[in-house]
Amino acid sequence: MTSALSGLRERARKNLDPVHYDFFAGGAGEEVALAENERAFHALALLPRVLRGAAERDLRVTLPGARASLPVIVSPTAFHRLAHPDGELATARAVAAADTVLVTGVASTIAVGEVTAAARAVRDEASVWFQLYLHPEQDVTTALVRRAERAGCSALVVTVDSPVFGRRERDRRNGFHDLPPGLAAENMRDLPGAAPGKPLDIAMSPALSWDHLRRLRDVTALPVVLKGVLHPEDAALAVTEGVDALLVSNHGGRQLDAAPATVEALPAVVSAVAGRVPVLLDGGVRGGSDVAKALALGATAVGIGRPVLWGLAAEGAQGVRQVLELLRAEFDNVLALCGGRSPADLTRDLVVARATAATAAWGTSVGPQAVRAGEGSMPW
Ligand SMILES: Cc1cc2nc3c(=O)[nH]c(=O)nc-3n(C[C@H](O)[C@H](O)[C@H](O)COP(=O)(O)O)c2cc1C
Ligand SMILES: O=C(O)C(=O)c1ccccc1
Repeated sequence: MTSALSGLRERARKNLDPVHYDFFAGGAGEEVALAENERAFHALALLPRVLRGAAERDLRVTLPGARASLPVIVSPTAFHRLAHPDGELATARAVAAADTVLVTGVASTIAVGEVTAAARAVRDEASVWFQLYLHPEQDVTTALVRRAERAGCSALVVTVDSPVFGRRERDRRNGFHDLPPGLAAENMRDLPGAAPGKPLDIAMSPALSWDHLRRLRDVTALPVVLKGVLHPEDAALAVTEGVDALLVSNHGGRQLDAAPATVEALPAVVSAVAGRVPVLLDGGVRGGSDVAKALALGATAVGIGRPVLWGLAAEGAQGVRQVLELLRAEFDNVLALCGGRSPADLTRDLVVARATAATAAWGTSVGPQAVRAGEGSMPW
């Protein structure tokens, strides 16, 4: 992580209640998956190309129901009003100003209609996607979808890595179970089965199946992005089921702690999808070279979770904007240094495994091995 981003994180830590900092920062179990996401990016290197005459760069990418001015979008994270009084309104304004996609969701502390209105006040064409969990009761899912449609969201992000909630040791130790008075999951109000004035609990269910996803697709024409896919067989099934994009994610290490780093799971998913739908990734993206590595391995764009929360807690909308502009500048720099002019120039052969201490100690085989690794099977 560059010092600019770690500076924002430190300012966030100072501003936040330590219990809320832990909620944002923490992961499940021993926080192995959380750490692995970042480590795995560092374990990869980029092999730059030279003299390719790429004078001008264009960072734009096209996504389902959205265009983004850079291949970095904002993944859904819960409860932004714990980070800043303006909450998701501040996030929406900053993301719209940066001209990329905000994924807002069921765990927002501002209702989705207000979030999209805040984004549109900054940019008419601002893209906002809505994240939800499939509810075992179809009428609850349908009501959430209608709410997102009415608000003008242009895609649904269905999170499928949460049949149950991950075991977060920090939250357990801190006794963090409920939002403070005055804050609520605003999108869960007035749903079928909710008591007047009281939001419904966000449901997670291990009973969900592809049938539930089919039922969702029966009630909406919005594109569907499936979030939390790691197994290549699930990726293939999802494409067969007609999803419009996949988001390779381990929920920022907050669900299955034994899950692989997302950038390590990405190549097999990309291969199973075989270009039929865009593949996105989130988890551990902290700088422009992480973005470039994920794109070179076949992602169309990446999402960021915690960096946005650090920016928001440090200085509201301005801080979120800083994070996005930092990533834009870093990614543009890395793309140029790799001889690329657009995200499509970041091809698979540019990514190699860094030599491990062991192979480095064995000496000469390191160079050629690293180059060969880019051509065929996965280097790790
Ligand atoms: C505090 C926090 C809350 C989150 N809430 C949600 C959520 O409500 N829905 C969801 O699909 N993912 C949620 N996520 C996961 C993010 O969408 C994303 O997958 C993850 O944060 C990416 O990893 P990163 O934080 O390393 O960038 C949350 C993550 C964090 C850190
Ligand atoms: O904390 C999370 O990771 C998360 O996904 C979530 C979902 C619903 C409510 C609160 C948090």
